[in-house]
Amino acid sequence: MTLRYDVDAVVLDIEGTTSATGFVVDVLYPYSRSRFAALLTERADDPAVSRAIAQVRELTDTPDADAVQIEKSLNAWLDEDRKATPLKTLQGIIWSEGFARGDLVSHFYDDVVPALRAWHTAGLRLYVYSSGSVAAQRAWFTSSPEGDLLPLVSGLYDTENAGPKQEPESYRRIAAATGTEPSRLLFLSDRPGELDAAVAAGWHAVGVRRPGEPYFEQGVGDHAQAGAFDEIGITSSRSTT
Ligand SMILES: CSCCC(=O)C(=O)COP(=O)(O)O
Ligand SMILES: [Mg+2]
Repeated sequence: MTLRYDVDAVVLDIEGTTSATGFVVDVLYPYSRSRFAALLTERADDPAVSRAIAQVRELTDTPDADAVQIEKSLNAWLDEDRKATPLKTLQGIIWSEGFARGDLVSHFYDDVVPALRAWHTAGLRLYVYSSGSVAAQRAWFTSSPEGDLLPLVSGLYDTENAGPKQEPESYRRIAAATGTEPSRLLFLSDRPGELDAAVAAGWHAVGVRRPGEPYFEQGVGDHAQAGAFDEIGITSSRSTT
């Protein structure tokens, strides 16, 4: 069955929705884990690194934590897949450099890129809202197996510039930043708490349930659901293209 929406913009979650959690956990996480120590010791004066270090100290209530202790906290968050903002900032720095060097190529499920191209061609604006940092998102879309997909995307949002993904206020912030009425926005995500927050902000939302993903068994509650993007038909009756 195809779900049908008439909206102006689609906002995409990455992990579990456009892309496999397994790829993130098995490829990207080890890549960052093995590089935290060097980043924390050799580049602690970089403004983004030093801000993330301060945020780790605050979140762990350890104002004097040294690089070894900070690294331990980062690795513990990695082990539990906790989407802590400073972890995501530091991963974003490491990954974007890895993508730029050609060490990494991102992953998209087979149904995703054709759908993104079709929606873009139909005049829809596409945005990303992920716990992964904006730097990581940019690299992810730039270095895809199908080449540079970044031109398809009109804006990138993360927990720094929009706020936590399970809070309706974050979705209100994104709607305002994109200049789009909430009722003209469609959010695609694998996590029920994120879908709840988007709907509470007046958005449409579809739960993407892919076999093998962490939330597949649990389901997406009462939200509309799709197993792949080709089950979602989107038009934009207000589009001028
Ligand atoms: C390019 S972001 C890499 C994935 C990641 O680290 C992450 O936290 C994604 O979380 P999401 O909110 O997209 O489920
Ligand atoms: Mg997700």
